[in-house]
Amino acid sequence: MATISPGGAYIGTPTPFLGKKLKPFSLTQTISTSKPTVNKLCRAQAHLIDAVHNLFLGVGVGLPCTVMECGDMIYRSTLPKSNGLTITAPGVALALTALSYLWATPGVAPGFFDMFVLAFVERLFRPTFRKDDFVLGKKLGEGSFGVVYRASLSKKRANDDGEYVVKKATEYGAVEIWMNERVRRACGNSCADFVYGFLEKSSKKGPEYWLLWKYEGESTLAGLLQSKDFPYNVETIILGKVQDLPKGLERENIVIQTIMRQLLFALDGLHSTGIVHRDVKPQNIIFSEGSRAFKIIDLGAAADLRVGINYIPKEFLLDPRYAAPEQYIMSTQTPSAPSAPVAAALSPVLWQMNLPDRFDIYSIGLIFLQMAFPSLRSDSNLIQFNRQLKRCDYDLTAWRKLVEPRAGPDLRKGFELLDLDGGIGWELLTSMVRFKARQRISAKAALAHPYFDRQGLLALSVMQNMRMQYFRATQQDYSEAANWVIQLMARSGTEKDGGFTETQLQELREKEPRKKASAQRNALASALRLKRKLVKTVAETIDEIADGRKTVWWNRWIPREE
Ligand SMILES: Nc1ncnc2c1ncn2[C@@H]1O[C@H](COP(=O)(O)OP(=O)(O)OP(=O)(O)O)[C@@H](O)[C@H]1O
Repeated sequence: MATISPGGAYIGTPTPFLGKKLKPFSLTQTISTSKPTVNKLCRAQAHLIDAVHNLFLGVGVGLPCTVMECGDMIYRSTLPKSNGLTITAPGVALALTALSYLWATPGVAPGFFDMFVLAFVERLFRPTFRKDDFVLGKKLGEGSFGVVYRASLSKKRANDDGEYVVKKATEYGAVEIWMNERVRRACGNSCADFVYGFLEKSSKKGPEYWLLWKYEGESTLAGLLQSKDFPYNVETIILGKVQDLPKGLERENIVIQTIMRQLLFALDGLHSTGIVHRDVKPQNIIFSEGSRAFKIIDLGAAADLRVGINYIPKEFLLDPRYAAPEQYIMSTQTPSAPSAPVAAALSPVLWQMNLPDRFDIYSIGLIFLQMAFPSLRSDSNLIQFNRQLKRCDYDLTAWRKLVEPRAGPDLRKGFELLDLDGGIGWELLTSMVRFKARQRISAKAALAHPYFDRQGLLALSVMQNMRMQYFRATQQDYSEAANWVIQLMARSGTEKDGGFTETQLQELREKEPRKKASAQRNALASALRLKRKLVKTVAETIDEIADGRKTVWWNRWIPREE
């Protein structure tokens, strides 16, 4: 209970808080006591201060003297010694909430540890390289922003077989070095083994970024998919032996399952650390001969949503063959990433609001589709499929109804493969290839899908069946319910009373696919568009670097060759 002393001093006496009697305390505050109404006000104010004080004391948050129960300066020496931290239920709940926020994807706390501890330690111990350490060999690829070579060391080093890949990149190489270093620390097995990156200024063409990876092998998933022998050509390299099964759907299914599991595993690693690749396609998946697994390459278009690097909401980077219909990984209403510490603090909220990882999931779904349907492995057929799917409002079941009655042997084979084990493969596929990002499964949830239980649906245990039911329940379309809630909110929303107005809500609603496709684009036009977008996005990123807005967050980590 709080009282006002004749002199206007406010004295707080202990009040029970959650059944616990708290130690006495006092606060001195000058309050006029001349009028009764003012007295009432003062008492109310005193109650309020009392309650707030007790709340903070209860949850263990406050100034040292209140928390440590040390009383007035005058009487402090007479008080019993503090018995340490008081653990209360609200305190524990608050702490748990704070911890789960800090550890929620993309991980604010692990991010700080990574940036301020791991990155520094790594810099002390990692081997460094210079341009002269390498002899460049065969050209492996050339993209819009760099050339990739196979390379070997000019002088052998201990414990080094000397097989490398070097990418000489333009300005955007800085972003790619940042992403590769982040990945190496957070989920090294997801991507090709990154060794080192530096800025080389002595080149005649101007400054160039050199990126070094271990040479993983010569096969990309794109190359393997083009072989008539797929998936048997992958079977031996991935499983290490030929399966004791006759050639047929069941055997092919096992190989495809293994590839899918590896791809989802790699993607889950990236997403868990807040990186969205944005350019997942068979050309960017390499088979690592050393670890007998598929790994992701080419992080040049990736966005690090933990600190907002390479993330520009109104721009997108995409290969039209594999891109999700939303084109943007974040809502265009989301503001451009603020400074890195602020972006990091807000990242769990933005991640949950936008679920940007589902952009990559759509691309993986299309790769799954290509593995199952031989006829969709060529570029032209994939582009045609994309058009058909768009006409079906991105509903795979509707597409199936459209094409199955007049399907050729290749298409029928795909449906049969996905229908094995009670259609569990088809179910996984349809949970990845969906119009709305929010309804797509995450990489982690996909890995737990019964499709990956070796024996299939029929052999599922009771527990697994329950998990399956749970999975199906969580895959329901709840957008109608969400719309209903939005409607309710709309009714109460006016300019005067607050809440959301109709116009504001309109922006919140997800846009449905347009029924009619716009003018049909051919593959060349799409490729040109992609290139233009890439150039524009990189230009914007470079502008940001030039502005000095983001330089600190990646450029300063990159060693320079003077
Ligand atoms: N670690 C690696 N090990 C073996 N080969 C690699 C490795 N990294 C890249 N490659 C090869 O180099 C090619 C080009 O690599 P990457 O996609 O990263 O470059 P890029 O400049 O972005 O090219 P593009 O724009 O054509 O994708 C790949 O298709 C792959 O064949």
